[in-house]
Amino acid sequence: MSMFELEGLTKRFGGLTAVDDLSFTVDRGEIVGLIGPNGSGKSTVFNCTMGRYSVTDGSIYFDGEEITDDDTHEVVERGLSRVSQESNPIDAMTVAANIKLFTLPNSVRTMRGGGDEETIFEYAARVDIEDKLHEEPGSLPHADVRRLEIAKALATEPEMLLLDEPFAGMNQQEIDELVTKFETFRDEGMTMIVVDHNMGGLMRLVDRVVVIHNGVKIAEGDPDEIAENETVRNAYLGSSEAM
Ligand SMILES: Nc1ncnc2c1ncn2[C@@H]1O[C@H](COP(=O)(O)OP(=O)(O)OP(=O)(O)O)[C@@H](O)[C@H]1O
Repeated sequence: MSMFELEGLTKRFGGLTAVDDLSFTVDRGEIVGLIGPNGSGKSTVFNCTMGRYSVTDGSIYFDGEEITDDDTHEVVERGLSRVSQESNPIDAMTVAANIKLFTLPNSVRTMRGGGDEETIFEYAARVDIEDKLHEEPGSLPHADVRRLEIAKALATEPEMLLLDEPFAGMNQQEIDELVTKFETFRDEGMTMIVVDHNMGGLMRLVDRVVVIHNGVKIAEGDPDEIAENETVRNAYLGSSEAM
């Protein structure tokens, strides 16, 4: 049985169909890349999954149960967490306090309630910001703010992570380090969907790629197959973005 499944997911905004009858599955422990040119519907898939957008048609399943149109907190409590494209830490609070906030509402999974110092240290250490716990996010470099967003997601104790453009704004060394982190997460049993515009950071990381264009799935396969796929190449050429 798949860990995650979209079955005919459709999302319309008025006359615009942002996601059109999209189906794919993700197995437990798999890393799937969801790619497509600008505006192809990638973030909308995540927003529907996390209960931020209501679904127009179709179904979403996680761990064998339907989660279509569940509230965000219900989805998180089931073990799904998302790292958004935008970072939104609370600048007036320390890194530790920002992480701690995310251990509170979903602590039913851990029964720890509130996350003690040691627990918060562990979440931070998983993305190498354990020495920044007493700093405020505004004083951190971009890559550390992004790492904080991942630590916040980890603090909800997810079984599956949705990562929206995790490599954006990072230099090559930072991307390489993050790829290694995600590989460690996978070795520990985490399932992931990673969204990106291009194949760059994803190529080495993902087991499988789903490509969408104008909300429609145009290809699915391993990274090598996708890199060679004519339809995918044409979709990117048409959007003037590099693959
Ligand atoms: N809340 C919304 N209201 C109206 N239209 C929206 C909304 N959210 C997304 N859209 C539209 O849906 C389409 C898909 O957008 P989406 O952000 O999902 O694409 P994307 O693949 O994530 O793009 P990008 O790579 O630029 O982040 C776009 O045409 C976008 O303008």
